[in-house]
Amino acid sequence: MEPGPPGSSGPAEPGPCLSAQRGADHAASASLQSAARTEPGRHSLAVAAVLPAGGCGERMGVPTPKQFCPILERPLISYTLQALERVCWIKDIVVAVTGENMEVMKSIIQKYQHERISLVEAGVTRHRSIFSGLKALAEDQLNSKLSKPEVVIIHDAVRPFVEEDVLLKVVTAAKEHGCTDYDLEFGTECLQLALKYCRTKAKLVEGSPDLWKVTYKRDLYAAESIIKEIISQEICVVMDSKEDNKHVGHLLEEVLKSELNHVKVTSEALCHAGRHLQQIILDQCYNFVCVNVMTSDFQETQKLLSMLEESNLSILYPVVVVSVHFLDFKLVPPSQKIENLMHIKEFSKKVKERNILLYGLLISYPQDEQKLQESLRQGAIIIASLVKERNSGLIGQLLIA
Ligand SMILES: Nc1ccn([C@@H]2O[C@H](COP(=O)(O)OP(=O)(O)OP(=O)(O)O)[C@@H](O)[C@H]2O)c(=O)n1
Ligand SMILES: O=P(O)(O)OC[C@@H](O)[C@@H](O)[C@@H](O)CO
Repeated sequence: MEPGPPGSSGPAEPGPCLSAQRGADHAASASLQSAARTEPGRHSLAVAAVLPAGGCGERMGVPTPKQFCPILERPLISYTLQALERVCWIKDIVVAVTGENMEVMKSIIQKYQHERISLVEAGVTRHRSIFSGLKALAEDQLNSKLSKPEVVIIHDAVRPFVEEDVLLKVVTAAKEHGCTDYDLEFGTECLQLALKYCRTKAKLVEGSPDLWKVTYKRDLYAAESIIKEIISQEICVVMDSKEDNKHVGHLLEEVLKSELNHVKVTSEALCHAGRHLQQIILDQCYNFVCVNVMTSDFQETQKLLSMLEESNLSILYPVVVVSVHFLDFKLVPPSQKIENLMHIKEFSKKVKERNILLYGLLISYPQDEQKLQESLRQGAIIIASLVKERNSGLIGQLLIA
């Protein structure tokens, strides 16, 4: 946390906001927003953030600077930007990147539709990069779109899991508190510099375990696992309104519920212009199972894919769609249907371009109730692993339960 430049003006409130949110974090963020709403004695405050992102990530040991390393095919820095962007009371986000990475950064901002971002040239050390960001916020340029803040949050571009509550605590403390000897004794080098050169007092605020920094290669794997877990919390079973489909769809829903204890499993019909389904997509469910009974065509799955493509849900995270086909292998030998099902390869290639991972799953649909339960269980296990792993190498494959 650093002091903002003098002469700040213009209201920006840490607190309630109604802007649309993207990402899997909307529920947590909504509760934080309501906490902020009820917080007593809150002041209007102009807040900006500076993200130092000019390092080369030597300890990571790969040629790409770690802030640009992909996690689920999206650069790490985009997750950090998303985390700050969803905090609507942060008015401007200034990112310091090296000249050679300026174009890469611009294309990331464009591709992932980041907003309120300004770029400045990084310096040779982290502190110089931060200084460069602060200067941009302090400058009085006629055509500058940046407004002068009272408080500036300094946040490493390689700490992707920062939450709104800790930012609110830090900003509030920066506004309200001075510094104690204790804070300085146990503070970081940033605090000491702030006191030494700006005579600005600092206050330490307890962070959360999520604030860790991606430093080594193993941290990238950890970050990927955390992100996968966040987006695998809900699966929606989609079926059409035919009685047989609904019956089998609900059976699958029940088995998924019992196999996946911590996952919310919902079901929705694909008919009636799919109003409820639209809502589920808007609420950022990233996993769908499309139920087809005794058919090997993809009409229903294609309807679902079109809805997903129109929604832009997959801009930030890969969306998993499993096209499930229940076939009675005794009545209909799989070979008869397989030719049609092979089209899944083409569909999956096409939708992969939109970050949708499409898989096929054949579930045996025997007359015997007990055998059906067993194949449903097998199917649920496969679905669970597809959702959990999000393996793009397996798209377009027909798996058999
Ligand atoms: N000249 C620099 C050096 C670092 N940073 C940024 O400061 C943050 C924290 O620094 P650190 O983890 O040390 O990053 P690197 O310097 O890239 O890593 P390493 O020390 O392993 O080279 C990172 O977001 C990094 O991009 C920066 O903006 N400008
Ligand atoms: O180089 P290290 O990984 O030890 O730590 C870097 C941190 O000190 C730095 O990123 C700031 O957060 C601290 O003010």
